[in-house]
Amino acid sequence: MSPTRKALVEASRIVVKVGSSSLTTAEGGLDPARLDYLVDALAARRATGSQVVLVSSGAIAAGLAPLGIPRRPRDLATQQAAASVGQLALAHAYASSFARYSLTVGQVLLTADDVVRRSHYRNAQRTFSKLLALDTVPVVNENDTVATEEIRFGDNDRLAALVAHLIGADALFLLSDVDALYDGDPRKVAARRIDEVAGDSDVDGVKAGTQGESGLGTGGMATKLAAARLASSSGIPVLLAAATDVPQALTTAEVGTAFAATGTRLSARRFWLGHAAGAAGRLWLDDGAVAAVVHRRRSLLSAGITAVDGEFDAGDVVELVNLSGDVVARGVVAFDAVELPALIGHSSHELPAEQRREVVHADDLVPIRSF
Ligand SMILES: Nc1ncnc2c1ncn2[C@@H]1O[C@H](COP(=O)(O)OP(=O)(O)O)[C@@H](O)[C@H]1O
Ligand SMILES: N[C@@H](CCC(=O)OP(=O)(O)O)C(=O)O
Repeated sequence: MSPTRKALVEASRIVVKVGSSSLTTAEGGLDPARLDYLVDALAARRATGSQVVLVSSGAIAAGLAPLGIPRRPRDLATQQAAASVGQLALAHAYASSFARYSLTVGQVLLTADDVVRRSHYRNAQRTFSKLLALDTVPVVNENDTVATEEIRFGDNDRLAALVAHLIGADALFLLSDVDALYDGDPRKVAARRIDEVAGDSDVDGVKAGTQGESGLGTGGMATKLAAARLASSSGIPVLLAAATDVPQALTTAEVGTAFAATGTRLSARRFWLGHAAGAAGRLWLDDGAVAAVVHRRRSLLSAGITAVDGEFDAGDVVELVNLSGDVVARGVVAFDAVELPALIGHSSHELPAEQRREVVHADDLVPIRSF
C-alpha cells in the first residue's frame, strides 16, 4: 500500500464530501438508498474510532421535486428557495439514516463570511470541536438560502478543503460520480486514469471539465482538482473516488486517485490568511520585491511597491501581485489605502521615522500559488 493510501486509512479525523449527483435518483430527487449506502460506510469508519465530518451537497437538488421544478434553476432566488426546502429534507434524511447506528448528526451551514472573517473562523472552529467532542457527526453545507452571489463559496469541493483545514483533519475524501481523476473527461474522450498524484507535475496536463454530466452539481472535476490540490499542498492527503466505492474508499483506500500531502500543514491563521480571508485591496510589486517576499520570505517594504488598488485600512488583508497581475502572496497590510501611495517607491531611510516600518511584515505574509 502506498504511504498516501496508508495515511488515508489511518487518519483519525476525516472530512468526506459528497456531491449532488451521488445522492439523487435519475429523476433528480433525493435517493434514500444511496444516502443509506453512504451512511453505512461512514458509520463503519466511525466504528473504527475515526471522527467523521460530512460535507454534503444536494440541498438544491432535493428541493426541486417538492417544488415541482423540473431541473436545476439558473436564477439565484429559485436556487435559494429550492435549497431552503431541500436542506430540511437532506438534514432529516441524514438524521434518520445515522439514527440506524445510534449516531447523532449536527447541521452546520456556512457562508464564505464564516471563514473570511478571522473572528468567525475561530467561532466555526470552536463549534466543530465541540460537536466532535460530543461524538456527533457534523453535516456541513453552504448556507445557500442566505448566500448571495458575492458571499458564496460557490462549490462544496472548496468548502470541504477549507473545512478539512479548519478542523485539523488528517484526510479528505472527495466522492463523486466518477471513479478517479483522468487526464481528460472520461465521458468524452479516451482518457488515462491517474492513480497517484505525488505533486503538481502529475496533474500538469490534466483537462478537468467544469460542469458535470448530471446537471445537478456545480463544479465538475475542475473544482475537485483545485480542492484536492489546496488540501494536499497544505499537508492533508486526499482521496478522490466514486461514491459507489465509498466502502472501499473508507476502509482500504485502494480505489480512486490518491493525492499525497505535499506542503507542510500551515497554522490555522496562515491557512486562513492564504486561502480563505477576503482581500480588501491589491499591492503591485516589482520583480525584486516578488523575489524577496516569495522566495526569501522577507517583509514587504515600500520601495518594492509600484501601485496600490482598493480601499483598505491598516490591519486588512490584501493581495500582493506581480507586474503581470498574478497573485503571489497575501498578507496583513500595516498602512491604510490613503497613507500608502505617498510612500511607495521610497526606501525606508527616505521616510519619516513614524512611517519607517514594513508595509506587510513577514509574519503576516503567506506566499501562494494559484489553484
Ligand atoms: N479530468 C477528469 N477526470 C474525471 N472526471 C472528469 C474530468 N473532467 C471532467 N470530468 C467529469 O466531472 C464529473 C464530476 O463532476 P460533478 O458532476 O460536478 O460531480 P459532483 O456532483 O460529484 O460534485 C464526472 O462525471 C466527469 O464526467
Ligand atoms: N450547496 C449546494 C451544492 C453546491 C455544490 O458544490 O454541488 P456539487 O457540485 O454537487 O458538490 C447544494 O446543497 O445544493
